[in-house]
Amino acid sequence: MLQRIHWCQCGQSERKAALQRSDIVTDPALVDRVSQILKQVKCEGDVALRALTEQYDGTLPESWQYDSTALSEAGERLSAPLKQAIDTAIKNIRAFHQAQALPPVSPQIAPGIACELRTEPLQRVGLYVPGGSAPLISTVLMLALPAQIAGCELKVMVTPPPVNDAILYAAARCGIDRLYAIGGAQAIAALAYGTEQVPRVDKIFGPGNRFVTEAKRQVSQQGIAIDMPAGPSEVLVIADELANPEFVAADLLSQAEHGADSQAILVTPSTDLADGVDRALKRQLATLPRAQIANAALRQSRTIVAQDLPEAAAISNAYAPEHLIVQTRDPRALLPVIRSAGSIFLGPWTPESVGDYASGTNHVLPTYGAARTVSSLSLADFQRRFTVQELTRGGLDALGDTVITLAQAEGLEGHARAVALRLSANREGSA
Ligand SMILES: NC(=O)c1ccc[n+]([C@@H]2O[C@H](COP(=O)([O-])OP(=O)(O)OC[C@H]3O[C@@H](n4cnc5c(N)ncnc54)[C@H](O)[C@@H]3O)[C@@H](O)[C@H]2O)c1
Ligand SMILES: N[C@H](CO)Cc1c[nH]c[nH+]1
Ligand SMILES: [Zn+2]
Repeated sequence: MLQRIHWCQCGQSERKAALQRSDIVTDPALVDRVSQILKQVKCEGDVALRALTEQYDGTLPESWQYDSTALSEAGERLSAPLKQAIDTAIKNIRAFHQAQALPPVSPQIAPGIACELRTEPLQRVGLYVPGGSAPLISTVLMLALPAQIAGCELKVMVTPPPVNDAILYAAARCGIDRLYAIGGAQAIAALAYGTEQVPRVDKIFGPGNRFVTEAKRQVSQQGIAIDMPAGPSEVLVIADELANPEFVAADLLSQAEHGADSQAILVTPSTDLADGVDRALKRQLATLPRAQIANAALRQSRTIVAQDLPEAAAISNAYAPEHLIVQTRDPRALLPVIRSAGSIFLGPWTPESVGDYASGTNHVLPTYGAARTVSSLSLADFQRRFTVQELTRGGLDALGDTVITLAQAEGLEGHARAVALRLSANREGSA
């Protein structure tokens, strides 16, 4: 079912190929198309938004803008169980993100020297919620809740039309100020440059397909802040012979069903487990509504047979998956050697789906191997940190000579003088 690779039999180039995923930056047609869309929106504003929406998403609805009053009305049309599920997810995600608020940092450095690290919310944030192949209600929560907890003044959400009531309800519950029914690269352009109707924002957040992710990459080179490259979903499962093949197959399929460009990788030292997972995949695919999409994703997925679990961990580190699931005898034992993964799910009772929806962690995660250096979305992404300091006369008197010595060692006499003249004034004053 999954293409199988035996790691120990592979040369350097085969190993590299086994861990390859599609890369947006290496597709010149994508780069060109997105660049044209950005230019079109920059020059023509809302006229371009209407034309591009018609081209890619169908007609732009008459009411493509929702203010907070329009958002709050959507709840009346939603079923009670769905509202309840959204509310439970909100409670857990809010709890995890509220706990990330840092206490003020103001250590006593030395007598008369006060240094502080302060944070303040970003003011205007743009939040992209994917909607091309499935309306990602959960992404509304993952973006809007940390923005709300941080205290961002203006929270603008965009998502492709048609926008369903659950998205609107979730947006209202998380304090979204305005929502626009636009998607793709054109929505990113609207947030980056502003149009007659859509306000320009300071930073753009959110996952999306290759068009969205490439648009974020391009606007980030034009001075607009973005969160991270959060493209097509990826999962890597490390499993040993004790893992339940049905669970492993279900976890692989849960990410494969996101899109034909998703990737699901199994790394295992057990060929018996790999055989069992293949059989389970076949069985489960037969009844999966999105089997066609999942099948396409599985065609660019694989099983890698490793010698042992340390080698499996090393393979995972080299791939740097968005999601890593560990289903082994002692999953926590592997944690210290995991170097790069966006989010880690330990044990048989932690399907990746719980993190996607409701356990509390954020599902906006780095893809394309960016997990090597980029973190999962958190409260800090919606804040700006800055330092404050104040020295007393005595504090400067004590530190001044150190600064003068260092400044002169760098050949920066101006810096040294800014201190020296105060020391003289201070010492003359006290003489
Ligand atoms: N990494 C993460 O944190 C994370 C989280 C959630 C979802 N995702 C991923 O987000 C993606 C969502 O993708 P999606 O397609 O469902 O929704 P999307 O909203 O990202 O993209 C849909 C938009 O793409 C544009 N588009 C489609 N075809 C186009 C074309 N040929 N030319 C120009 N523009 C075009 C359209 O304007 C459409 O509105 C999935 O791959 C999913 O795996 C990732
Ligand atoms: N797995 C996705 C992140 O790659 C997030 C998601 C939303 N809904 C379902 N799944
Ligand atoms: Zn998912």
